[in-house]
Amino acid sequence: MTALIELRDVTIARAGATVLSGVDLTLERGERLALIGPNGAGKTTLLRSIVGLEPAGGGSIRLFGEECSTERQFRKARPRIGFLFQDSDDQLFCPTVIEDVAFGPLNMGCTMAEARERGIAALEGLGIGHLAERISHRLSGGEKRLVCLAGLFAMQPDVLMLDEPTNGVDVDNGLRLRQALHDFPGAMVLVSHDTEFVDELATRAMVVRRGRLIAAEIHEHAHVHRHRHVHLASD
Ligand SMILES: Nc1ncnc2c1ncn2[C@@H]1O[C@H](COP(=O)(O)OP(=O)(O)OP(=O)(O)O)[C@@H](O)[C@H]1O
Repeated sequence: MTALIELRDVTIARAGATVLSGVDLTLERGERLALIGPNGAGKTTLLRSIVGLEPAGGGSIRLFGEECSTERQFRKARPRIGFLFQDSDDQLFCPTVIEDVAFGPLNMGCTMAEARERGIAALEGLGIGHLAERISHRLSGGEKRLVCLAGLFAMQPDVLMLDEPTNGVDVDNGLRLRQALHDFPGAMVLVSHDTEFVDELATRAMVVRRGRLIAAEIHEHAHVHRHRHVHLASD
């Protein structure tokens, strides 16, 4: 079956410096791939390159089976990929929450009524329906995070790419966020320093370290209670 995302021998530079090289990455249907690694390792940069926001210096990027190297090719694939930016303020740009979450569906050709309906359903699914008429830029950090995520759900993408989704989210909202991600039927690439969250959600993990992307293993241990850990292959 065709992979949703396939990178082969990709090199990525930022401000003239090579951040990552020799990147091979495949995301198949149903996978929830975690990218972990220290600050500044290049996780965000890699996500941005996958959707063409940061140009790859070499190698091949295929999205949904199509080779992507030009902006036109990436633009065709982007509506199928919901990208949660690390900074919510980069994502919210409409005056009100409902306008923000309806923007994606509207842009994809839904009528205003359909777009609002999808937006409301996404907000309610995350337990934040009450925020619909609020002014986006006056929300708290955690509320903004959830509104951004609702905007992605409203687009019903095939793939979610989430950069630190739990950042600033409190326990109760975090539980709803986790449940919503568990229930999401598509695939996802997940960047997070929240190890508990990664252990719970990811089906596979890779580590970005010293300019390379390497496979990690997720082990399941049976102690007094059952839980899973991400380990580097070399651990
Ligand atoms: N806009 C930019 N211009 C130039 N260099 C940048 C820019 N953004 C990030 N970088 C550099 O690219 C490298 C990778 O940064 P990136 O944000 O991808 O790391 P990260 O693994 O996501 O880190 P974190 O865990 O802190 O979010 C870092 O050295 C960073 O300083």
